[in-house]
Amino acid sequence: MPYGSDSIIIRNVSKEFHTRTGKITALHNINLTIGQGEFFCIVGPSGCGKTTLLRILAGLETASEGDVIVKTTDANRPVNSMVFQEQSVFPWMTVMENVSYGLRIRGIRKKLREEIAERYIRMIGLSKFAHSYPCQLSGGMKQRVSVARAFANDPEILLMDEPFGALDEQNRIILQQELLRIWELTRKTTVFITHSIDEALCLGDRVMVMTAHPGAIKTIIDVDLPRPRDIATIRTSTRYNELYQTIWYNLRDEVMKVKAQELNE
Ligand SMILES: Nc1ncnc2c1ncn2[C@@H]1O[C@H](COP(=O)(O)OP(=O)(O)OP(=O)(O)O)[C@@H](O)[C@H]1O
Repeated sequence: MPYGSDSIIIRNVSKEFHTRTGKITALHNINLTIGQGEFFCIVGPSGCGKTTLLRILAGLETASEGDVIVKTTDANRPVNSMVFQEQSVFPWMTVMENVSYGLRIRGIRKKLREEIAERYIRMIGLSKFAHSYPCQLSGGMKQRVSVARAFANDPEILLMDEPFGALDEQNRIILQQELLRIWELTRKTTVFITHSIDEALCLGDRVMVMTAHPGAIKTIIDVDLPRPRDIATIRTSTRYNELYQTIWYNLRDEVMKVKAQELNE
């Protein structure tokens, strides 16, 4: 794999939530190292703790046990940027203002932040809409703005929680290809949650399959498909189909466990 030293180290991480109805173990003893510049995908049945793990990486949630280290290379850069499934753009800001928001917060002067934002707006194909407001954009275009903003922030790591989950198929493919292109240029360490095995294979260097509740690591699969990847052609390769089956067999067992649990409740 082309990535270098470690970027994220997750050691013995467990997470329990205490609710009125009792204790929920969301994560159980996660041990994982993600390399600098790696594109790391996470799949798992619903409720297995994917979002909880991402929120711990983002510092939005604390682990009940264990620790997480995100290595930093520059004290002036934000540690992480997160892209959610729901579009999280500010409706009162233009595309340019949205994309450059993080840079403004960091005190970067206007000319430079507009130059940086312009570059990412061009990469996502929205130059004509740089001065439009989100209400003038489609759902897919708004999600593009979220992706551009995350990259423009130039964080140490990018955290993406099903960013294309709400999009129609055409928009999803276009955005996956755009994400791949930007990521190829920046090689930013990325942790990406998805429900789609196909998406994980098209994008990832490795795919982690999580067990059903409580979430633990079931297996981690190396995606040895060549880069740069073209989403349309990668799916036709024999290796893609082999990897797809391996991931699906691992995932299917876990999904069946969730179904069995639901029937017993
Ligand atoms: N703030 C919270 N308080 C109590 N329980 C929580 C909280 N957040 C998550 N959980 C529980 O922790 C478990 C893991 O939730 P999480 O959202 O991380 O799963 P997920 O794999 O991301 O699910 P999905 O694929 O459906 O988005 C679930 O049982 C969920 O109900």
